[in-house]
Amino acid sequence: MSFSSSTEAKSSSLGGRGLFATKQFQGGDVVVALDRPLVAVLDEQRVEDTCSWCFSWTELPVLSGAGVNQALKVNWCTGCKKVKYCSKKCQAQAWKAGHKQECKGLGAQSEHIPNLVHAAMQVLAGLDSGDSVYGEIQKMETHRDEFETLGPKKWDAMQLMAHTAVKFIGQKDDKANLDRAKMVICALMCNTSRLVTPTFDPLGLVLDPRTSVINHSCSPNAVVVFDGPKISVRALSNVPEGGEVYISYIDSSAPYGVRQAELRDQYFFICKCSKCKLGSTAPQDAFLETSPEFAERIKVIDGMIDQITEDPAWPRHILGQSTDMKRLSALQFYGYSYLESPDSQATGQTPASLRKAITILRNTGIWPVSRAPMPALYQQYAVACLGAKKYNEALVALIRLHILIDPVVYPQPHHPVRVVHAWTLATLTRAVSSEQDSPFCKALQACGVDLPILFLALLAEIHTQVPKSHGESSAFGQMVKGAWQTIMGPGGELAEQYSEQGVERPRQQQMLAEQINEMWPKVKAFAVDDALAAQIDEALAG
Ligand SMILES: C[S@@+](CC[C@H](N)C(=O)[O-])C[C@H]1O[C@@H](n2cnc3c(N)ncnc32)[C@H](O)[C@@H]1O
Repeated sequence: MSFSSSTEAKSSSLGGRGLFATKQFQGGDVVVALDRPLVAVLDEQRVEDTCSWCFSWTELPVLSGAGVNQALKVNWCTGCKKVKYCSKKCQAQAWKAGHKQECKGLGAQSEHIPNLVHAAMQVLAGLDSGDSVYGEIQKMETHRDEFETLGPKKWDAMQLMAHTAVKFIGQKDDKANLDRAKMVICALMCNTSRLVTPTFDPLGLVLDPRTSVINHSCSPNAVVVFDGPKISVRALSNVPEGGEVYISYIDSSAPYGVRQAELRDQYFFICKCSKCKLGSTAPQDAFLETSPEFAERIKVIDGMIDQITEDPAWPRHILGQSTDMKRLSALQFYGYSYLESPDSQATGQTPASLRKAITILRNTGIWPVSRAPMPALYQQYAVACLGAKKYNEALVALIRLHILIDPVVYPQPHHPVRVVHAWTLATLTRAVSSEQDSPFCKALQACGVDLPILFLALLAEIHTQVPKSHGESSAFGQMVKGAWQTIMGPGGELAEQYSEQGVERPRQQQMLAEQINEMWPKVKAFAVDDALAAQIDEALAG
């Protein structure tokens, strides 16, 4: 089966089907491009402020932006009052594509319909329409037998969802329809992915056979990027002609045991990718050399170990049976318990609690900043700080993320997540640098971190990478281009600033490059040096 002119879906050595390249792709090339996924539903939190057809989001998340159009108004579908659209055009397209089949059923419900049920309604309506792309969904892995063996509680809940979808879409609840709906629910459970903005803010869930056919690897060679309703799968590294395309279904920076458990529990397979073949000896699972104080430092966890080992998620964290390894396992579990995940016992997402988790792991003296769960803790800490308007703290965390973590977790400089993190850092750097005389800016300056130059360095980096990460014509690409022209373009802010200092245009670019080259080593030193960070912490506390 050919899904595009340069790929084909065929049998994979991993079992089932996979997507294969029929020509060679280089890092940054578009492997698959879709104008819109076949099935897409918004999260309950996004229904009121997002167009259900083009996914234009009208709320501005902190420091994000691409795909957000605050000037836009979204209005309820007058029929069901369950979905909103930003224009008559979007409404008409949605109606034609399938909303006409679901509108009555959605409208009859007083509450928000769970995403999976709503998505199943769209698939069932699509299957009835006879459109051959929907037919492809019936070829997907469903793991129905495995779902049935998960126990009556889980399977009963899935059967109930199937039954509800059949009822809400107005089909007869006979055995044939119910069986088909159960297949659809199973397919959705192990094939949907998150619908996100170009800057990875969550919006809902999607299913499309043309992307769901892609198998998983913990060292993926491709990544999925959204641009409003458009989806592209972009190569991260070289994919040879005939080679299989892999994306990562999970956080592939997680330790071996956590990755294996997630893939087994959610997707029913044992991952045998190149990284998993190394087991827990892979570099990302390693700790730093122990120091003489190490044994004392990791005793902090002792009081909590008994409580932790009662948790069903404990086995995936076990790193070894010696006392020290048991303590490290418990610390890993403890760090994870601070992250948002369905099976974590989230103990809070405030900047203070996340910071505490980071500090405890860091104080072991052997926990690399790029070893899980540190990267996720840093990301969530930065997000929590931004939400709490603690911009200076967020800036320090994002500098560490940019310098120490992202190059390890996302090795390709054009990895879209890495580029988006850089964009967030750049935007924040510019905002914070507007208060040059604040004690925080002065403390950073004393460490050699010149915020206006840092901003320009990041903007230059993002501008170079965006054609490969998101594409120049995408909303994110256009936003970056706009910023670049306003600041770096002829007659832009920078040119004006240099002209005021008497520096002529030919020398301006060279001068900027020199300033950037001089600054980077200082920013790197700042990011690695805990003493400098402590100095900043003091300034922040003051
Ligand atoms: C989104 S689908 C991918 C397409 C699937 N192979 C098919 O034929 O429909 C996810 C399912 O594919 C299989 N799969 C994906 N990646 C795999 C891997 N690395 N090793 C083994 N099975 C994998 C698992 O059965 C998983 O539940």
